[in-house]
Amino acid sequence: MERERKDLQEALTAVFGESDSESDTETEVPCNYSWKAVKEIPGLWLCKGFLSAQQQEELVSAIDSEGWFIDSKHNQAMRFKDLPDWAFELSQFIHDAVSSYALANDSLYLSAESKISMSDMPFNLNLLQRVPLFDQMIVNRYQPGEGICAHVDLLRFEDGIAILSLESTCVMHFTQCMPNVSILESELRYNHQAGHTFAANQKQSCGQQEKVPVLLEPGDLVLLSGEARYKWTHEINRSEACQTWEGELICQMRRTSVTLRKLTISEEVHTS
Ligand SMILES: O=C(O)CCC(=O)C(=O)O
Ligand SMILES: [Fe+2]
Repeated sequence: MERERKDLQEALTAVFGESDSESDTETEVPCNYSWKAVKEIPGLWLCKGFLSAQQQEELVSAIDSEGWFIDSKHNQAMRFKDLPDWAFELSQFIHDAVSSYALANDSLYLSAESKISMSDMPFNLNLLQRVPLFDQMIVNRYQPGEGICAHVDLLRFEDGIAILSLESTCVMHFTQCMPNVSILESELRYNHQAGHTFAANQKQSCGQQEKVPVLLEPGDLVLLSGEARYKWTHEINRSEACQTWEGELICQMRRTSVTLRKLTISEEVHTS
């Protein structure tokens, strides 16, 4: 068993680097986050308190400084390849947080046959090794009442998606897709104040399925891979009735989210 443990440590170190090197300790920021796997949905991980209140404030000001949302008509910004510095740092921080989790829980990854099993990691080793981890970003800004319809992210993006939630608490619902029906992201935004409703095909394909609610507070990070990314839709329905948690209505504020993804190789060619 010791031998396998050593092999595993070497594999993790090869991917993540030395965790206790001097340079790491010098730059270390104290972290108060905690990782949680959403048990009903394989591949869905939540990192509670991923960003501190101060980090959230700095990130929202960096986003505001981009000037994307000065005109209130604009509620979404997309970037490909050259991400702003703050998004690059965010990617790095995600990578480091998953790596730390893996290193701290390495015994979990030894399966019965002493083979390295990565199913208990927020992202598996293949995802963590890819460079860059993310090269596409969407920032969404939602006013109270605005949300996003049930969808599976487009297949032009690889597995391994991160969503950071800022400014308002909300409930994101996940629904298992029916076999052979795909609901890919398209025209997704809906606005309860403006009376828009769900994407037409949503009811037909997911209406009968039970929804799994996940509470996202400001500073929380969601990671989707495998089944959670391909076989479950996610949505945020900000009609009042859908935004309750433990029987209480959630007070809706303006909400900003940052989604980070990686384009598939064929899409990289098209966008270059
Ligand atoms: O705003 C969110 O939290 C979700 C965004 C999302 O699902 C997407 O951009 O595909
Ligand atoms: Fe999405």
